[in-house]
Amino acid sequence: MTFDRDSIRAFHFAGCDFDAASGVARLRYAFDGGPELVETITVPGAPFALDAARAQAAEQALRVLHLIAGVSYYKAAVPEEIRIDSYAIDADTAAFLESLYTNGLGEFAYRNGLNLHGRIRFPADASDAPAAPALGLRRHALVAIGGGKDSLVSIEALRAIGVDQTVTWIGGSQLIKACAERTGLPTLNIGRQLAPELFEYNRQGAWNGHIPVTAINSAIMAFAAVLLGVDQVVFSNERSASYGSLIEGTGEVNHQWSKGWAFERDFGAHLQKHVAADLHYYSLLRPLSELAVARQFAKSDRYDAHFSSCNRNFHLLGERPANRWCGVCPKCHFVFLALAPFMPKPRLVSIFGRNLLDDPAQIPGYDALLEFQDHKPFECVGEGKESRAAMAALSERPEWREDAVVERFSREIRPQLDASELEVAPLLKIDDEHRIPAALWERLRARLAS
Ligand SMILES: CC(=O)N[C@H]1[C@@H](OP(=O)(O)OP(=O)(O)OC[C@H]2O[C@@H](n3ccc(=O)[nH]c3=O)[C@H](O)[C@@H]2O)O[C@H](CO)[C@@H](O)[C@@H]1O[C@H](C)C(=O)N[C@@H](C)C(=O)N[C@@H](CCC(=O)O)C(=O)O
Ligand SMILES: Nc1ncnc2c1ncn2[C@@H]1O[C@H](COP(=O)(O)OP(=O)(O)OP(=O)(O)O)[C@@H](O)[C@H]1O
Repeated sequence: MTFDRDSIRAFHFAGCDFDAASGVARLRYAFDGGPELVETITVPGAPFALDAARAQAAEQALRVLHLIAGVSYYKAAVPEEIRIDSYAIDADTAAFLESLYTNGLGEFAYRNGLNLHGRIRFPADASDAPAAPALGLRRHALVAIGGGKDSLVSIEALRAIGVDQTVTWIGGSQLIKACAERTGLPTLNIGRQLAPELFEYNRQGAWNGHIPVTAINSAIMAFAAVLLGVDQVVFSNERSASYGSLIEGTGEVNHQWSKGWAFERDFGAHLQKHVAADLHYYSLLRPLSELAVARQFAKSDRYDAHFSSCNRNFHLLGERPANRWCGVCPKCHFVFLALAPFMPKPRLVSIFGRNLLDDPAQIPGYDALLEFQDHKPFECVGEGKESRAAMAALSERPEWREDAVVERFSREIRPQLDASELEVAPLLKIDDEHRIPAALWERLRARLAS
């Protein structure tokens, strides 16, 4: 079938089903009357024996996943109409999805010159759903691991306060597997196969661009939590993720919107209302800035030879960097800079295999992070004020201040900045806006503040 994005009128949520005997969920979508696009999710641990209440909650969680994962396919044509063929949703669910699709596709829309505001409408044909009951879920955390520093900080914090956890990841990344194994904790690897037709549609000119992948991973893990009967889904999205890039003439566009607080708050509440009252979705790092997370990570060298925050490791198709850090992307730039104030220099250079701050070719990349004559890159990097404070701290350290990027910062950029805004300490403050269960928070707070 040829794919002509401009002639497509409607996107269909065709249906979803789950086979408890094999652990395979199928999420089905279609454009107009075209062939079905089927994404599959495979949860290990089958067969699943679910009582009536848990089976009902699993069906609800599956629908939430179906509705959220549809964003990968919807974006290919962005048609005017959205149809849900095999079940109905209420107004509350429709509003949640409209916000997720509009904001989560913000970077996609900006880069493609599309205006999605007011365009994405989910049909709300059901009356308000009654509140979901508590299922008596067992106290246990499924903790998402992404191979980078953030989730490893969460895993070690939960370990330190004695919370039972299963380190969980989606997809076939060998790098994530190695980090998960390095934790020495129980692991769970959930399979995910996108509908193969999507890649063919991309070749034929489908709209393409960034999607809110953390929302999809969150929904997959919430579904798995219900199947496994556990009460916590833990992510590691820091406070800084709530702030996007400020684009002149456009306003704020947040690459990592689904890592931000607005998504966490709305998704967590949605699960408790529509799936199970005792299912807790939270980000353990929400009270922390990127610099505070980096400071925590630097305390142990357990993962130095295994982790990477460089997204080039995680392509479904194509090449990966040879030594885990490409060294030229915004995430490599930022993570090197964020760790530098908290780690001995030889350790950091050995992790990356080079000193990114002593390479003049990296100056434009660092200018973007500093929001100097450029906007913050579309990547999961800290706020401009964090990069400026980290660079200012390094400019005062004998071991760093003569390195090319740092020296140029001291000479050209620092004199234009307000010195009172270059302190690292205020950026390490712990916030109170989070969804961490109260029973854990006091112990966690003490650990994260130390
Ligand atoms: C690895 C990566 O950064 N990929 C982004 C890249 O995609 P690319 O085409 O270069 O390669 P693939 O990832 O192999 O994807 C192939 C196509 O499939 C589409 N797709 C993929 C996953 C999915 O869930 N739905 C999909 O539709 C994708 O659009 C490709 O056409 O560029 C894309 C366009 O900008 C990005 O969308 C790809 O990002 C991935 C979805 C991804 O997993 N990225 C994470 C590494 C990532 O960015 N994580 C952020 C969290 C941001 C958030 O939650 O919004 C972070 O922590 O940095
Ligand atoms: N493949 C995956 N499966 C499950 N969770 C994932 C996956 N990739 C990322 N995540 C989770 O999504 C959230 C955002 O990812 P992010 O890349 O910011 O975290 P990270 O990999 O732990 O750290 P870093 O910011 O250093 O890359 C984290 O909670 C991470 O654990």
